[in-house]
Amino acid sequence: MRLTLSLSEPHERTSVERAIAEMRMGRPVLLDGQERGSILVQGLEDLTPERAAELDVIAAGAARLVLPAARLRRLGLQREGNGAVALPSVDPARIATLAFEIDARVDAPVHATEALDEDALELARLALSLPAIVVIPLGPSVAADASVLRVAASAVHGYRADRVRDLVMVARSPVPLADAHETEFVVFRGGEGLRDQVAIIVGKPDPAEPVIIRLHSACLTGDLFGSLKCDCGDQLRTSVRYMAEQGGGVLLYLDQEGRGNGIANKIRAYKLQAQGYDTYDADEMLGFGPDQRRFDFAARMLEQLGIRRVRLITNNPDKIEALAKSGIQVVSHERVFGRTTAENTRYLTSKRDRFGHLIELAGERPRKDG
Ligand SMILES: Nc1nc2c(ncn2[C@@H]2O[C@H](COP(=O)(O)OP(=O)(O)OP(=O)(O)O)[C@@H](O)[C@H]2O)c(=O)[nH]1
Ligand SMILES: [Zn+2]
Repeated sequence: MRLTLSLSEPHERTSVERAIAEMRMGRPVLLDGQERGSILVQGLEDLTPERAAELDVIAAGAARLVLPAARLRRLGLQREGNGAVALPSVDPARIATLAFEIDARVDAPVHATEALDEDALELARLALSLPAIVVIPLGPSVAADASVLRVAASAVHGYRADRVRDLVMVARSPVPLADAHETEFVVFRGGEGLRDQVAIIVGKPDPAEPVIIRLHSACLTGDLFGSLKCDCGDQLRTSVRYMAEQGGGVLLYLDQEGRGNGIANKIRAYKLQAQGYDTYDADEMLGFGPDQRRFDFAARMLEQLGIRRVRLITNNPDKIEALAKSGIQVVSHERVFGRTTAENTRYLTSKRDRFGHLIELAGERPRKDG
C-alpha cells in the first residue's frame, strides 16, 4: 500500500513563503492567475545572460519590465501608478539600466500594470529584492516542470495582512544589559516572511498603566556599529536607559532594516546618497516609496504582552497613527534624539522637512510639538 503524505497547513500561504525563498535565490517563479493566465516572474538581481536567453525562448508574446511608480518618476515619467515597460527581448544590460541606473530614461512604451504584475512586485518586496521584475507571459503550451515553483497570485495578494495574525511567542529569557540590568528578551516568530521580532522588556512595566514603548526598526549600521549616517544607535540606547530609569518599558526591536527595504537595498541607497541624493530620493531611485514599514504586527506583539495603552517614544507621526489604527491606545508620545553629526544632519533634516518627523537639530530653535 502506498501512503500519501499531506500536511494540513494551508498550501496557498506556504507556497508564498516558498516563492519568497525562490526569489531570494534568484530563481523565477510561476505566478498562477487562474482565468487571468499565468506569468513567469524573474527578479532582476540574478538575471544572467543564460537565464535571459532561456526566458526569451518561452515567452508567449512580449516580455515586460514591471517597475514601481517611484522608479518611473526617476526615469522621467510623471505617473501615479506602477508601470510595465515593453521589452522587445530580454536584454539584461538594458533591463539593469532601466531598473537602477541614475541617468536612465525610458525608451519604450510604458503600459499600466495588470493585477498579476502587482502581485509580482509584492513578491519582490517580500523577498527584500529590488522591486523590478521581468515578466514573461506564458502560453497554454508551456508546461513548467517541478524545478519551477508555482504560486497562486491570490495567495500573494492577501499574504501580509493574513500573516499579521500569526505571530507567536517562541522563546523568552532574562538578558541583563549594561544600561538595564533587569531585562527580558521575548522572541516572536511569524508575520511577513516569518522573520523573528524581539520584545525587550526592561524592568517591570505595569500593564494596568500606560507602558513606555519604543518601536525600533533594525539598523545594523547604526545600532551595532555606531554609523554616523543616522541617529538609530543613540535612540536605541537612550530609550533603554530611559525605560530603566522610569522603572519599566518595552522596546520592540523590529526586523525592518532600511525602513523595511532590507539591508542590501539600504546599502544600495547609501551608495546613491554618497553621490548626492538624500535618503528619500535615493530610495525612490531604487523604486521604493518613502517607507515600506507596517506596524500592525507590532500592535499584536504588544497585545500578546498584555499591553493596550502606551506612552510611545518616537519622533515619527506615522508610528503613532499606525499603532492607534491597530487598536493600541497611544496616551502620549515623547521624542528621542541622538547626536547630530556632520554625516547625519542631512538625513535628519530630510526626515523633518519631507516627512514631518518631530526632530530638533542642535543650534536650532525648538519646533512646535505635534
Ligand atoms: N532606506 C533607508 N533606510 C534607512 C536609512 N537610514 C536609516 N534607515 C532605516 O530607517 C529605520 C529607522 O528606524 P526608526 O529609528 O525605528 O524609525 P524612525 O522612522 O526614524 O522613527 P523614530 O526613530 O521613532 O522617530 C531603520 O530601519 C533604519 O535601518 C536610509 O538612508 N535609507
Ligand atoms: Zn540607522
